[in-house]
Amino acid sequence: MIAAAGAGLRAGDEIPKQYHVVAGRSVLAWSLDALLAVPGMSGVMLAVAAEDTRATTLPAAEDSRVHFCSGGAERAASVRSALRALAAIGAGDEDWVLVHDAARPAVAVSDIERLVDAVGDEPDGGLLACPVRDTLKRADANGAVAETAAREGLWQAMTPQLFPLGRLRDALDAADDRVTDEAGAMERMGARPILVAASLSNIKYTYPEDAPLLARWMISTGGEGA
Ligand SMILES: Nc1ccn([C@@H]2O[C@H](COP(=O)(O)OP(=O)(O)OP(=O)(O)O)[C@@H](O)[C@H]2O)c(=O)n1
Ligand SMILES: C[C@](O)(CO)[C@H](O)COP(=O)(O)O
Repeated sequence: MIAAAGAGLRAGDEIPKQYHVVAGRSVLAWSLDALLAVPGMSGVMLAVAAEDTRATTLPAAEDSRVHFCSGGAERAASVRSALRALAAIGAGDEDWVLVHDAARPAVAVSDIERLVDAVGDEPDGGLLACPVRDTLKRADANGAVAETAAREGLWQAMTPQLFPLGRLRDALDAADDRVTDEAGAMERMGARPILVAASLSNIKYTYPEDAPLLARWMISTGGEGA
């Protein structure tokens, strides 16, 4: 499923960032095509805002594997809504669900395939992520360095994140809407999702300055990430 119901406030513009055009196509079109290109992908549920009139005009919306549902006020609520919509069209608790941000259009299909291979049948699931590579500083209230934080073992969580549908639904139902990713909800249930290293190109479009970076990735790789 793809979480595409956000307002994109930090990226600016009155059009939500998933519809900003990067390297000739909308951010959501790139993300959707990446998921549809994963071998064995049986369907993609797009969680979009109730007032969204653009999603159904995407070229890939013609693909019979693409479905739509209404998202919620927070990302977690949008994912929960998509899981219920998947169940309503026949997905079972044992089926595996990849949860992806619309805002990560440069994900490499090969990274998603490595995630699927690494998780295998492990019910705790896994996620794409990137090891922290810079020295970390904790700031004090004045914006000065309070301390250098240990970075050993720290990773930046990305998407897709892969879990069995039933376990993920139960974990999200037990978590509140402030949980920022699926792995976080699973961790609260005692799961230990596998971290699978992904290309840095899988950045999230969050701020305006991310758009030209993403455009370079898309142009240099033809939308295939790194
Ligand atoms: N209620 C929400 C909020 C976010 N998302 C999706 O979750 C992904 C990651 O969230 P984020 O980058 O925080 O997106 P926005 O909430 O749109 O951004 P902002 O916080 O700047 O408004 C995006 O693809 C976004 O569309 C969603 O489906 N439903
Ligand atoms: C899920 C996520 O992409 C992992 O990095 C991210 O947490 C979503 O964005 P948010 O700004 O934290 O809601």
